[in-house]
Amino acid sequence: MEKAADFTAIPVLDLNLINQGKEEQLLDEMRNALINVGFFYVKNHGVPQSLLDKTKESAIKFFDQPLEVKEKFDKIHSRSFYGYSKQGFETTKGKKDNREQYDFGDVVDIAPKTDDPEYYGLYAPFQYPTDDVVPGFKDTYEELLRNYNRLGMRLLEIVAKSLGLPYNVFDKYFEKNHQNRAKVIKYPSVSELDPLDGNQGVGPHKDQAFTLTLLYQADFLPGLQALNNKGEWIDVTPLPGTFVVNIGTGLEILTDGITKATIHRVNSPPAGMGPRYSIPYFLGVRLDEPFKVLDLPTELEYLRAKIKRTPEEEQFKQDFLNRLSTLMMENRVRSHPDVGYKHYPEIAKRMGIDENTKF
Ligand SMILES: O=C(O)CCC(=O)C(=O)O
Ligand SMILES: [Fe+2]
Repeated sequence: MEKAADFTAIPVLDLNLINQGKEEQLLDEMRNALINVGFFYVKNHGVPQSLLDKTKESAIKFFDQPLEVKEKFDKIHSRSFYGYSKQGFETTKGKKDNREQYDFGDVVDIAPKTDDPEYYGLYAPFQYPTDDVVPGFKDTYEELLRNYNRLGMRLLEIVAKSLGLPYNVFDKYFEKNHQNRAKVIKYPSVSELDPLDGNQGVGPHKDQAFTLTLLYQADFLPGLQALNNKGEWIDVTPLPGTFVVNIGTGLEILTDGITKATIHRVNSPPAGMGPRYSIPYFLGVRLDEPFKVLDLPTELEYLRAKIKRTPEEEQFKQDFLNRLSTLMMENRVRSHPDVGYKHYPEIAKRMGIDENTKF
């Protein structure tokens, strides 16, 4: 897919414009961010700073525990791929990502039964760090999820209107059987890393199959960067009182490539600066229905003419529209082959993961 335009800064969208009677301005700014950048900051988002401070405090308390305590909550115990991943366990395109993380997701009212399709395992109940390890962790993070969810839905309404679509056009993607995934991440600074580890916090990637990612950068540290069309990395410097929002390939596909899923990465914090913490929330869509690309207004047709997809991107689009549940399951197994092999041996085997695979 064609890359985003040559932006040199990330726009800031102020949700207060609506109360000030300046909704049109907000919609124009949103449309520009969606089409030309793929990233924006959102301010006056309504999520209390005191809650965000508590999430950071709890994250520090958890990540500061000895490894043997953290490993009690390892993902390997979870059919839904939620839980702890230790530092350096994941890679992006074969290169080590220097981060540790805890994956968690929206509270849902689905208890997978034996006769449910296998992907229902992705909704299986999971374990948060217990109160004896970090008091209040679960309550704090569930409160954050509710806030993220409310804001995400509000942003999708603004996205829809900015593209000239009915405000509720995305509702059908969320009706039921839906759970958004999130994680809290610690990126150690390079002084805490082995020199051979390099300084990749997470390598260049798009947020696959999601619509929007909402991201809280909990420290005023550099690291997050977005790639523009000229191949320049543009800093997404933390701004007080904002979240960063970026577009995932799911929204790119639903809008037939008119909105941009921009490649981004995180560099490890420089020596002596201490660790960086962040909390992304990945707004997905329900997994149980085939989708169609949205009918977009004719004024946006000219943008569609520019779309070029590689064969892999075209295949991904077909999978997203026709077999999303399988795609999501395979994505999880690919990211965490040890968990996949333990809980879904047949799927793992189909993907070339077996008893000989080194995890
Ligand atoms: O930690 C960040 O700032 C970004 C993380 C990210 O891009 C991801 O996990 O997909
Ligand atoms: Fe990302």
